[in-house]
Amino acid sequence: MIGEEPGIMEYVHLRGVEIIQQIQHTFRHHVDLMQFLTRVGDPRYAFLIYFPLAYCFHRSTGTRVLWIACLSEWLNGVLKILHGERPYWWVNEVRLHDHVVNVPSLEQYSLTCETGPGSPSGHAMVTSAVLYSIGTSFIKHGVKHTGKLERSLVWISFTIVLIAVNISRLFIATHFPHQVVAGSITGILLAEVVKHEHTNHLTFCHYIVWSLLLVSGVFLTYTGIILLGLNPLWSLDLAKKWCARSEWVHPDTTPFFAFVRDVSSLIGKY
Ligand SMILES: O=P(O)(O)OC[C@H]1O[C@@H](O)[C@H](O)[C@@H](O)[C@@H]1O
Repeated sequence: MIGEEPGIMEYVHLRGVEIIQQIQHTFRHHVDLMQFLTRVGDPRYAFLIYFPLAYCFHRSTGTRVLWIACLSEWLNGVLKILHGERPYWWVNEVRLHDHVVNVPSLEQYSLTCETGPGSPSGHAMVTSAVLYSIGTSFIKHGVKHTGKLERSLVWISFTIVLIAVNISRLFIATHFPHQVVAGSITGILLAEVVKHEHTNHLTFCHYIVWSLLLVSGVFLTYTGIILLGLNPLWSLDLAKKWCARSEWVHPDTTPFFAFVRDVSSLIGKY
């Protein structure tokens, strides 16, 4: 993969690694905080925590959070299956195969060794989509007369959390900067598209049809990759090869595992 990349991507990756190294140096005394922030943005918590919480407070917001979490992670998985290096393995691969010696070394942590491809960032995408959706909902239904101050507070909080999650992903060297930016923007765009409250009027049939569509999309992508003669699990091999500790490689971080969880949550919700 590395050898086939155009020069521009190598340049982007090299500049990205320098930024990551700087972030690792700046926050070197805050490893626990960084790992906590990366957990805050983990898409699995959109299903385990944010959806049920939002559902308790406001049914239609909760339902929309579930749909947005599911659609954004599905889109993220399909977008990323084919490509996307991760810094923690890229620095080693580029040294080994391209003999580039001036690549900075990166620290690894217990949450670094994600096994799926890196582009775009799923944490950034699901966090931005879910929080944007909760934010717009709060402005609409949260308090009786939402003024300028409340709206500003909502969007300032949204921005702070999103930036913090993105920095934590860079700090643990699991994403390049352009991947978290791409994920954040795509998440917001998706939340804008699913902003209207159509999800409240969906019937059991809709849930089944959508779940089948999502599963078919994954199946077609997976089959397409194999037909193209590529290995759909190429990133898992790289994760196993370059992760500093084998116990840090968790197969439940693959896009395929996430698809199963997302679609089952959707059907289970009904
Ligand atoms: O692209 P990212 O941010 O590394 O996220 C990939 C995966 O990271 C895993 O940790 C999550 O459990 C998955 O739900 C997610 O899809």
